[in-house]
Amino acid sequence: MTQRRWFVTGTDTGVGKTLVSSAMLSLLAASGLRAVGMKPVAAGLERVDGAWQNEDVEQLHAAGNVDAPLALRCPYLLRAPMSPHLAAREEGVRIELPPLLSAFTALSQRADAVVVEGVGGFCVPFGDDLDSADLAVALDLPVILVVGLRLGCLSHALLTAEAVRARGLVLAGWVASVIEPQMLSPEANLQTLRDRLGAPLLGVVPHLATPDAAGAARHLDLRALRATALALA
Ligand SMILES: Nc1ncnc2c1ncn2[C@@H]1O[C@H](COP(=O)(O)OP(=O)(O)OP(=O)(O)O)[C@@H](O)[C@H]1O
Ligand SMILES: C[C@H](N)[C@H](N)CCCCCC(=O)O
Ligand SMILES: [Mg+2]
Repeated sequence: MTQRRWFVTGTDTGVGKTLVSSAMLSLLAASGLRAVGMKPVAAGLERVDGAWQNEDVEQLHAAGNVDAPLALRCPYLLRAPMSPHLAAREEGVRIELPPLLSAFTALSQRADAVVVEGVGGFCVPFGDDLDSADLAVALDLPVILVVGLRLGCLSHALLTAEAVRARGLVLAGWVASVIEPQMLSPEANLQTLRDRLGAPLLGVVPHLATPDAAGAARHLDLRALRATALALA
């Protein structure tokens, strides 16, 4: 069976991981697959209609088509919008791998495709001896890198690719999201990344006036992911 499971990381926080993960989910769902998003660790709760919610968790849920319990889609839902190790410490919570892995396994059993959105950049700390990269390794998933196009993203993108590969993971593809439309020479920056990242470019999401999953999905082509999905099958 084809393994359609990916770990989506980014060059930083706020670069478009949720937008791209949601776009992927909407494409996967539109192709007839049962697609579900997972946000293993979310930091930042807001009160919406009297209930506490995390925006990423809600967006991923809306973009997929599997109605799994929240505890599987987001095993660690933390209040403060800060690094997870600090938000967890504030609440006396210890983030551990076993609950994350069992939630992923349970979600996988309910879906044909699982898109796991990381937190912030690739090496965000979860606790004294655990970080987001450890989770990607433990899940053993091909990684998709979202590059938020702005000055500074080249080094962040190349360092992330190096860190992914240093851990023995496959960089299955990357997506550029135009988060700063005033950036100088965007095309030359994109070409630099094309030349150096050594992984397929799955799409360039332009700066969208109303960023949403469907709008971003129009700029993605997931066909290049089939190679890794089949290789890992
Ligand atoms: N191409 C784009 N056009 C317009 N807005 C964008 C684009 N990409 C991202 N954004 C906006 O930038 C903000 C951050 O994007 P997003 O929430 O997807 O980032 P993230 O990497 O998931 O952040 P976090 O680390 O908090 O999970 C959002 O308001 C999103 O709508
Ligand atoms: C709150 C924010 N939106 C993310 N959920 C958490 C980002 C953590 C970044 C930590 C860091 O690298 O400094
Ligand atoms: Mg996000």
